[in-house]
Amino acid sequence: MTWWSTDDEDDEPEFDESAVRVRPSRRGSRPRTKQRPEHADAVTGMVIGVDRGRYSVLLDENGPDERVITAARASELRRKSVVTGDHVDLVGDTTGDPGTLSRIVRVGERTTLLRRSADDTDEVERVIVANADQMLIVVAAANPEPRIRLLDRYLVAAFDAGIRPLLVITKTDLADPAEFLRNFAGLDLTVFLSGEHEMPLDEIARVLVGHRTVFVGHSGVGKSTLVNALVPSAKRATGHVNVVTGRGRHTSSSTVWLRFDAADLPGADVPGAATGTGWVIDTPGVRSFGLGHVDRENILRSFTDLDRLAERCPRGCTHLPDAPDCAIVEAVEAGELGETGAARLESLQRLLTTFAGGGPV
Ligand SMILES: Nc1nc2c(ncn2[C@@H]2O[C@H](COP(=O)(O)OP(=O)(O)OP(=O)(O)O)[C@@H](O)[C@H]2O)c(=O)[nH]1
Ligand SMILES: [Zn+2]
Repeated sequence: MTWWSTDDEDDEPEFDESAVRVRPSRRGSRPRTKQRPEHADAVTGMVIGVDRGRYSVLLDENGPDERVITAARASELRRKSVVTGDHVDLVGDTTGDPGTLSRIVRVGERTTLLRRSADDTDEVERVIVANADQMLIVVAAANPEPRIRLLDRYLVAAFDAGIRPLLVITKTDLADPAEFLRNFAGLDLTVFLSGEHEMPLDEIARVLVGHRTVFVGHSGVGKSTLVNALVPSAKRATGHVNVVTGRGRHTSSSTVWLRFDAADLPGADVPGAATGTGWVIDTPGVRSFGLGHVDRENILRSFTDLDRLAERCPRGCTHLPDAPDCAIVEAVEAGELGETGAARLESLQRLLTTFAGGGPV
């Protein structure tokens, strides 16, 4: 089942070998002499765009020779996927001169991996972005109405990916989101309230600096309005190729990397205003967020305090209200987790029941 329209499926499914634990072959690895040279002269960059087998890679970020080059994947990578956000090693012509093509020979280990499946029963995953460390979820206070399950869905995707979620509630001029937000009181979630004439840009800037933040939100919630306010140059770049941001390119990638710079914001010259840069990763092509691939343990792990208690649970405990001798349920009932304990447990149980199917954690 999918939550909203699935009219976006323009991208190819990604089969990612790195997500699969492969047992070493009995016969051992091939002798080193048969392997290709180590490419000691390779340079490292970050993939910021993918378009039909061609990768836009940013080199020397913030350095004197910063440039975006075009690269192809070396055959030795076989079926290992390369996605935006990946740190890659390149050989060949890395000048970025027109007509040149470099070759990606290695993909660096990923710290996080944001994925989705076409729908909740589909275990084939598509990678949205690698190495993002924050997810900024945009939800409107009204028009469209906020939905608990929708926000749950984003939270689960973030927790599963190992990414810190942040929440911006837009259109607070139209409705008061307090009641909606009560459902998430137990979560460790930073919330920003934004209205038509009062966007908290400086506050949001502070959490963006030094991070790679992927923005997600249902159509019409005001995500573009927010992105354009935070990255004013993004607007100007539309319609022509802006090599640093990638915006304006025709690309089949679901993500657009925009460089955020607090200095571009109105009021940047006010003493004490936020300073620094980061990445805003917009997801215009992502309309559905299937969670068929989600690992229940990753959800529990995101609730650090509850996860710790789970060690005392009986084997195969579901941690749901009817679970016998669940250490988490008992601790919350005994008041050991303070006032927010019950709310946190409720959130955890809601996420586990809704998105992680049956079976023990
Ligand atoms: N009242 C009010 N309207 C807003 C606010 N933020 C955005 N809007 C309006 O909401 C509508 C949708 O905003 P967009 O920024 O286009 O929304 P989006 O999330 O990018 O939606 P898509 O472009 O469909 O992905 C526009 O008419 C905006 O002007 C807000 O804080 N208050
Ligand atoms: Zn338990």
